[in-house]
Amino acid sequence: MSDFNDSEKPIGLASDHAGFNAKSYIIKVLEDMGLKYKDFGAYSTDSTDYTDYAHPLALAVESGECRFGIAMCGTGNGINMTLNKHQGIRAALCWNPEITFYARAHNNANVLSLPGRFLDNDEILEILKVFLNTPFEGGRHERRVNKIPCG
Ligand SMILES: O=C(CO)[C@H](O)[C@H](O)COP(=O)(O)O
Repeated sequence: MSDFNDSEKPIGLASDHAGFNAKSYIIKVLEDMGLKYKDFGAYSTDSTDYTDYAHPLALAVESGECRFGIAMCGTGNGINMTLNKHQGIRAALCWNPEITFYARAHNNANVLSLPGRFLDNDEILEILKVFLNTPFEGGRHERRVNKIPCG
């Protein structure tokens, strides 16, 4: 299982064509911050299917290969739905810093999902900074998070 704060491990990235530009911006930000990442695709704006990149990212976070993930498609919903089919994934669709804060503090989200077609770079940067810097509060939230997996 992944350790969110283990900076020796890469941050996993995934998008479809509609999230490619947002992912490219995030790669630049992570490089500027000196953070390791692994990009699971897509690698262009050519039309493709978010599922093909979401599943490899989810497996990498579940296995601990990546410490957490950042994923985006046009609305964020398709890639978020796909990621959350994996038992060890808590992917949170976030569109502003406040939602993002609670995704980490209350939900211990291990994937940040973004609506690439609905955020500009300044908004993405603010969301990313909150996601990176907000610890899980634990306590009552840990009890609830532990009850999320089914089957
Ligand atoms: O947001 C998405 C899924 O939730 C996809 O990015 C979106 O549906 C892609 O649309 P199109 O094929 O028309 O570019």
